[in-house]
Amino acid sequence: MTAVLSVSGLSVRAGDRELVSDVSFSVDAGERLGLIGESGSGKSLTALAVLGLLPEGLTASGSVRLGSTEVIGASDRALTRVRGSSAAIVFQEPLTALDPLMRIGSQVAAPLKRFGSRRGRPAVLDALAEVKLDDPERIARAYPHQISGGQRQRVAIAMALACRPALLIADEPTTALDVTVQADVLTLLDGLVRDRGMGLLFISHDLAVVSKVTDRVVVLEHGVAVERGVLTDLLRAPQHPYTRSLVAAARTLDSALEWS
Ligand SMILES: Nc1ncnc2c1ncn2[C@@H]1O[C@H](COP(=O)(O)OP(=O)(O)OP(=O)(O)O)[C@@H](O)[C@H]1O
Repeated sequence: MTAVLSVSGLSVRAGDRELVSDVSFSVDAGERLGLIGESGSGKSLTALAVLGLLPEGLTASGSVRLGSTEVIGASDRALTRVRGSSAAIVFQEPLTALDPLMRIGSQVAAPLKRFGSRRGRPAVLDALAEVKLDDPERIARAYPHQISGGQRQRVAIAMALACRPALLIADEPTTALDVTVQADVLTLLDGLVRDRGMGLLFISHDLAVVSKVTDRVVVLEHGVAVERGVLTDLLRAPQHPYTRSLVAAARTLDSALEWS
């Protein structure tokens, strides 16, 4: 199996502060890996480092390979080539991916065109239908503020998929949505990843959410990967105290919900 993403000894620093320390993991084609940890544990910085998108003032060391490209130290030109086709990202807040002043249809058309589709409007409608948006015609004509949060996240997913990425990175993609919409978006992601044989790096602070879409997880605490393994093993017998506290918290919530 070929790895679509291979991260080895990744560290991220802000001056002499180490925010991510010596993290390693890989994702094969068709595989789903969860990156879990509480707020501030370094999940988003890891995702940004994978795409060569760290903000000014932060530096990465170690190795990040997207397909056959080494991301750390790569030129902007090389990074532009791999972003989109080797890996695409969906963020927590879909509005970050959308221009408020442009109709949805034109926004979805842009990446489709950049990645070679010559089919114009029918391709846009197909892309919107593929993320199970009802009435793609209406959505294509709408501006971002005229559709719901769940619909916007589906549009952001359609845009990420337009480039046919080998790896999809989903950074807390359902955290901003309410619970029923969350479940629908997770089901959608699950199906799309399976149908396309993509790799998925799914980032969340929520073990219950991660357990719905991934098979393996890496647990991050203060920028350090403290535990990793098959999700079912980790839920049954967490080894690290931090993982134990995550599992216990998820179980408490679960039983409270069942009880109510
Ligand atoms: N641009 C920056 N400069 C300095 N420190 C930063 C910067 N961005 C993030 N950090 C710090 O790095 C650490 C990891 O941040 P990161 O955003 O990766 O956490 P996270 O696990 O994704 O959290 P959340 O779930 O809240 O998004 C935090 O302590 C954060 O304050």
